[in-house]
Amino acid sequence: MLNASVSSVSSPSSPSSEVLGTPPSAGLSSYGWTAELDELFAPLAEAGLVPGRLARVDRGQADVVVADPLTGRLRTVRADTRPVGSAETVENPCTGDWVALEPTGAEAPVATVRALLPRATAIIRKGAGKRSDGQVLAANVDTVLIAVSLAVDPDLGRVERFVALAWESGAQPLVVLTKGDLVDDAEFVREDVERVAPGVTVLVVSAETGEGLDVLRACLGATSALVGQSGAGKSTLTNALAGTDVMVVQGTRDSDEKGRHTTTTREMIPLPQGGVLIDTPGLRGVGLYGGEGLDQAFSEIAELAEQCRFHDCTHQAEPGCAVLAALADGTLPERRMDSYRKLQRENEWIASRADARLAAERVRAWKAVSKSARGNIRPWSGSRAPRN
Ligand SMILES: Nc1nc2c(ncn2[C@@H]2O[C@H](COP(=O)(O)OP(=O)(O)OP(=O)(O)O)[C@@H](O)[C@H]2O)c(=O)[nH]1
Ligand SMILES: [Zn+2]
Repeated sequence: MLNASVSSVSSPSSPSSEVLGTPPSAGLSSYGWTAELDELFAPLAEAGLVPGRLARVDRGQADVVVADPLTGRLRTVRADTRPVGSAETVENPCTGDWVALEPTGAEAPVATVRALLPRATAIIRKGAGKRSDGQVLAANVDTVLIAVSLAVDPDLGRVERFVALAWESGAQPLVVLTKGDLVDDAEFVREDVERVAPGVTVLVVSAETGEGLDVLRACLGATSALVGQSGAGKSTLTNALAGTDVMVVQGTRDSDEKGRHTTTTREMIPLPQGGVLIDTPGLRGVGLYGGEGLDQAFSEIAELAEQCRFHDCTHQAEPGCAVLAALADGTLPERRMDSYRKLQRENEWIASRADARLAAERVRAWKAVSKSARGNIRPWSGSRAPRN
């Protein structure tokens, strides 16, 4: 549950962006808007559409952060997302998506999302049940923060799963061990976790004492997303990073780590140092939705496999298998290999799903909208600042 007021997002950007005549998108740079996006958006801007970022989506409606055309100051508007809805669940609008918005005017009192920009990254997990649909947790994320509570012994298999999910998104994973104030041996646990997350920074923090928060802040990309189990301390950490109580935190029974589902919708929170943080609801489990992230999450196994005698070695019983040799001499722990195989098996049945196909579809749809924007969408006649 959130208590953040979505109707007033204060801009963390510098006052210089509030000069008259600033391009309408300029104020969005603190939300991660880039020169590349500006270029991509140009034809739509010409057609009178304005760029915005989805802060929250629910049932056909979204809160969209837009920059005021005159001052560049950010504000949140409510918009209809139905025109960009899709039969493919992963293609549906989601928190973090950049959109082209038809602003409200005399004829249309509610803003309308006309197009979704192609995503740079997306955190996708396998949907619930037997269906192979994916569920998008957040889009255009640079850093995936995996919150793991130190209140109980970390489940390394679960950490590996989240790390694979994060790599798969295209963003940089970072493991955040929360509630550091509750344990004395945080450093030992940190080293254990580090061993199962090659190439990933593992930090110990405490929202209670403030430990580790400065280091964490320094590691954040323009857009960060927090994922993790319910009760891992995501909302508390969000509040600590935001420097204000933007999320409601409810008491949890730490003994069994079940917590309660306190976060029911995702929300994008602007951070004081610039950039945004997306809090996602607590996940009981995450099914992977793709394969490439796995080899990054288990990079040492992928490296060993390159030294196997046969290129197509399955690491079962082949002679000259470097993976089996590492298992035999103990340099590769059995637990780690079992974990890798388990996740690999899980991924296999979704193998035919093509990320590339979906991404290409989105780019195609985007081009179609851009094209029609050039011809059909009449410029918005509202009080738009002249573009320079
Ligand atoms: N001692 C201590 N407790 C913490 C810390 N961070 C969070 N907690 C407690 O852990 C419990 C769960 O925290 P939340 O922030 O609600 O966890 P969450 O991950 O957002 O949970 P969901 O919203 O269900 O996903 C609360 O009772 C917090 O007070 C910390 O740094 N130290
Ligand atoms: Zn092998």
